[in-house]
Amino acid sequence: MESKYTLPSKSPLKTIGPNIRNGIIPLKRKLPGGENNGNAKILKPNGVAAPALATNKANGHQQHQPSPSKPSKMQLEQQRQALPVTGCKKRLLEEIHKTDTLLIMGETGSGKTTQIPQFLLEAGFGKKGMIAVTQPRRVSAITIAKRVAQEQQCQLGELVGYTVRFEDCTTPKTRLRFMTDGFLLRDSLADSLLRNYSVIMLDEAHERTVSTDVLFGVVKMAQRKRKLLNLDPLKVIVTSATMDIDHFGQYFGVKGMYLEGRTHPVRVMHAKESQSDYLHATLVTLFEIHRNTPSNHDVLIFLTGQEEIEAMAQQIRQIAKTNLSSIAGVRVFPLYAQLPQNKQLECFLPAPPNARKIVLATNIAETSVTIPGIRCVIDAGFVKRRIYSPATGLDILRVVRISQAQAWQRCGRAGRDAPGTCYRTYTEQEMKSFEKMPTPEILRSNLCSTVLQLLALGFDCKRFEFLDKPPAEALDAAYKKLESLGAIQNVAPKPTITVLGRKMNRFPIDPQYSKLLLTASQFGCMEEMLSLVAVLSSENIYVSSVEKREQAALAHAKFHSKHGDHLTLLNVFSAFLKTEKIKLWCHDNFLNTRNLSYARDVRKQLLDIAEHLNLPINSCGDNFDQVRKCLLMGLFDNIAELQRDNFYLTITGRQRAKIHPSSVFHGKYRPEYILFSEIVLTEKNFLRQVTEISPEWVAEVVPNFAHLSRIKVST
Ligand SMILES: Nc1ncnc2c1ncn2[C@@H]1O[C@H](COP(=O)(O)OP(=O)(O)OP(=O)(O)O)[C@@H](O)[C@H]1O
Repeated sequence: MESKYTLPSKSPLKTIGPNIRNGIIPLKRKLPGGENNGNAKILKPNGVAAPALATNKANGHQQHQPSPSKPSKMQLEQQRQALPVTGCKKRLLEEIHKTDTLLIMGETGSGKTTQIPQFLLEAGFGKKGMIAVTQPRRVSAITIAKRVAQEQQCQLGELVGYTVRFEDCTTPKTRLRFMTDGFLLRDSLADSLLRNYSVIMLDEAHERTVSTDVLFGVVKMAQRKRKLLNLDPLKVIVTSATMDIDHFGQYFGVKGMYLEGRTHPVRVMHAKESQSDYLHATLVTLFEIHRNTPSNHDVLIFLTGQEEIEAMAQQIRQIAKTNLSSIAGVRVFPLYAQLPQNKQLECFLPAPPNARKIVLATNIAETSVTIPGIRCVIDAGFVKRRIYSPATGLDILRVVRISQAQAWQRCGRAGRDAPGTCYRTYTEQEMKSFEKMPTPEILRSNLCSTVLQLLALGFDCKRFEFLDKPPAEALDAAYKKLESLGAIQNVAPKPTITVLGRKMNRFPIDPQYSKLLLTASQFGCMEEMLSLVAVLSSENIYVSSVEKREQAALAHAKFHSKHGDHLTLLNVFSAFLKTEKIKLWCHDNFLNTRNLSYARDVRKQLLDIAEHLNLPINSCGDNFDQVRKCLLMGLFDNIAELQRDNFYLTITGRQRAKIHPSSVFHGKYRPEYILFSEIVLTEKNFLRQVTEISPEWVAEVVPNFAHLSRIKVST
């Protein structure tokens, strides 16, 4: 049968932009043995092995298969030595000593994330403060910290640790701390000079998350101030395989460095013809791989979201069950943000012998992570992107084409521990039409948290030194929203943060939810609101079961509140907190133990902050109307009114939507007015987590909003 793939001829670096290598100091790899043989080259993804591979072959690494047991100290050391970055260690450290800011580009898998922090540690940079390494996502911060702790032969949390929101795995001994960019940003609120740190490495800079973009400005400012105050300098290292180095170079006023060399080659295959159904094309490709490659070549497939992933996982498992099928002997692992953390980490374990691991992931696995065993990547070329509309104040979720940079990042997930292949279910011609870089998040996000955090740091967002300035419309919308929450006073000559706003910033959650906590005691429902916000901050607490759908629905129905989803969540969580044998109880009730336990930990932390702020910790008992009224204090923009055609119309933004099928109201009762946690605008618009409210409450609780809104109040 003819393969529908053809080999491309493009180099990833050329696709990023013609000026990509302007002003870059190439760092040639020093091969073991001393002299630089000058052979190191950028891998061309046309199946030709990079010269660097020869070294790996010599070290026996090309043949390396992930061993099911833990790698030995010697194996780890050999792997470290074989990484291209290791050959540049001396030069790199010289540069770091010479300059305060360094931009480093290097191929995916060359060792930037795992090795550079260790070079710094070994060179003594951890003595005058911690070495911080930021990641755009929790899963990468955790898995990389684990790997580096293993390489350093230490317990995770001692010399090497990690901190992500609501989870701190560090001790006073920690010198190398991996963290999410969001955490470092919060940390800067406590100390804008970031004195706990001697070096900050902002990794995966191309991802351009809002937090990383804000951190660029924050670290620049901290560097300047530390210099003025004669404090120890703050070293800043920005790393990526696919960043726009000219743009970054201009912003930081430095030249970039390019680390040459790649560990293992990745062959890239494109679909010969355009595919009308990328899911079908992906499955067919998987079958081809399964038929034609050894079973220990694991496969990573990039899809767009939870539903798509679960549907395909189900499909593959079902096909695999039929003994006659050609796809027997596979283990399927989903990987997406809403999945509980322990489930996310399962795919990082080796597959059982003779079984092929198939990981179905969203873009969460696109950068930074190494999933051991992956030799093949199937890239469907799409991503689900959240886009904020300042005009409506709503987020829209859209499935869109990935950027070229993302395509190369995805490709880089193969060839981490052996040579690999990337199958693109789109044509080479189609790829040329993809945008070069994804639009930075800051240009398409709700900026409320950012504006508030920066104001707390003393910066007005409108004057802040951004790498790319966010749209004025989005900034205005954020200032307006924060003003309506009472977090800021937006008066000339510049906006100021209020006492309430400062308190809101103490909670590591969205301002509208911190407002709920700061006003709950006035409604006498602090205990309840702490629980509710904690559950809302954690991932899905319900377990859905395809085989036992009815049983699960019956179990969940026991907790239903006639008032809606928020109080139902509260019922579940309150029952959980009173339970002793939580595992058994969660199992019987189709609830997720891990996520509920996480919510319990979050609640503790929120309670700590609330006590610190001297907020009265009171309870409303059974008077749940107080909880519903209090919800209005933060979510007053999220009210919708029932229309004659059974759709709802949001009061702010005037969007038509239906109640999400997961709601307790779905298919049953339609209240006239509801308050929702979130509206998701896709092909179908859905309101998620809804609670019935009485229109009279709006005037009582948020009179300013009632005045502006069009809610009909019968008096
Ligand atoms: N958790 C892990 N398990 C096994 N091997 C790993 C792990 N993490 C890293 N490695 C090995 O170390 C190599 C370097 O990984 P590292 O994340 O440092 O590269 P990188 O240059 O930062 O890549 P990227 O730009 O894709 O983030 C990988 O190619 C892989 O061989």
